[in-house]
Amino acid sequence: MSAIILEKKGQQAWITLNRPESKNMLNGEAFVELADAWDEVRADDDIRVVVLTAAGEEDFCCGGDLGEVIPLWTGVRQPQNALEERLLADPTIPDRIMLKGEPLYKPVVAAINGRALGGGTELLQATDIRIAAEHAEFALPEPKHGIVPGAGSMVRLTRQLPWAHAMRILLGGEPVTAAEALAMGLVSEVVPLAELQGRAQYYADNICRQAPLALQAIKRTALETHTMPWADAFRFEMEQAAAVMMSADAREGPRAFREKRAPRFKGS
Ligand SMILES: C/C=C/C(=O)SCCNC(=O)CCNC(=O)[C@H](O)C(C)(C)COP(=O)(O)OP(=O)(O)OC[C@H]1O[C@@H](n2cnc3c(N)ncnc32)[C@H](O)[C@@H]1OP(=O)(O)O
Repeated sequence: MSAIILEKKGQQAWITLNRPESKNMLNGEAFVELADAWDEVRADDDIRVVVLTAAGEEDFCCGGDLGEVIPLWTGVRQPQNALEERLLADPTIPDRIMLKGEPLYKPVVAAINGRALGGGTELLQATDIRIAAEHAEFALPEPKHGIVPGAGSMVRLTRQLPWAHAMRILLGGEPVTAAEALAMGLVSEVVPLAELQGRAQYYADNICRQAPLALQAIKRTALETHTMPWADAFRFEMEQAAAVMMSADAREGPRAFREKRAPRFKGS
């Protein structure tokens, strides 16, 4: 069975971490398959939104596999199969699974069904709307294992959270609860586990009703202007706005409003 499942449902792609018996830890197979899954949804023009979730009811992702992947990178372990060989041979894979190398401007909804530790908490920082089950926990325990959360968190977390919250997670090592994560702004919403998939579906459906070029321009502008000087940032924003204004969807939206009907956005 695959470590990662990619299902396309109309305009939605659902990516599921699928090693629940191993706490959805990222082994070599999961790294390679997840990198490929992100590339596939980026390239597929029919896909407007991605939902990232995990199998089982206990763990979203307990991080990189400390018995397999980390020893591979520290040279303690030799690759055992073709996917591990590919992981070692291709240094872009760790960046690609965290959407660091090439960003994904399509909106990503995370449905966090349990513990998100190490790489699990790193992964969710690459997503946009984050819904957590009530029992979810979040931590970056890497320094306890002699390593750093270098899959994005040392850069992303202080940009996404106020300093003291980010540093509690980066330097604390201990898990924060879903309620604490909500109060910090690490997640968007906390729901009972039974409502998690439905809530993710709600957000994905809502995104699909909106103009895709507009949403991608919004996400791209938010991501890329984050550290720009104001003048450059506003210039970038205006370029994005102008490009969207030239689209057929920007004509369809006001026309549908006038005609009191749902817009039919084509992404062009
Ligand atoms: C690039 C990315 C880097 C990273 O992500 S670094 C890794 C970050 N993740 C962690 O540090 C999590 C480490 N694991 C734990 O803290 C605990 O485990 C849990 C809180 C997840 C679960 O605790 P409990 O319910 O008491 O179970 P248990 O007996 O500790 O674990 C069951 C089995 O799962 C293995 N395991 C758990 N996490 C990992 C991991 N990340 N890599 C490799 N194995 C892991 C354990 O060793 C053990 O195995 P056995 O039953 O054979 O002793």
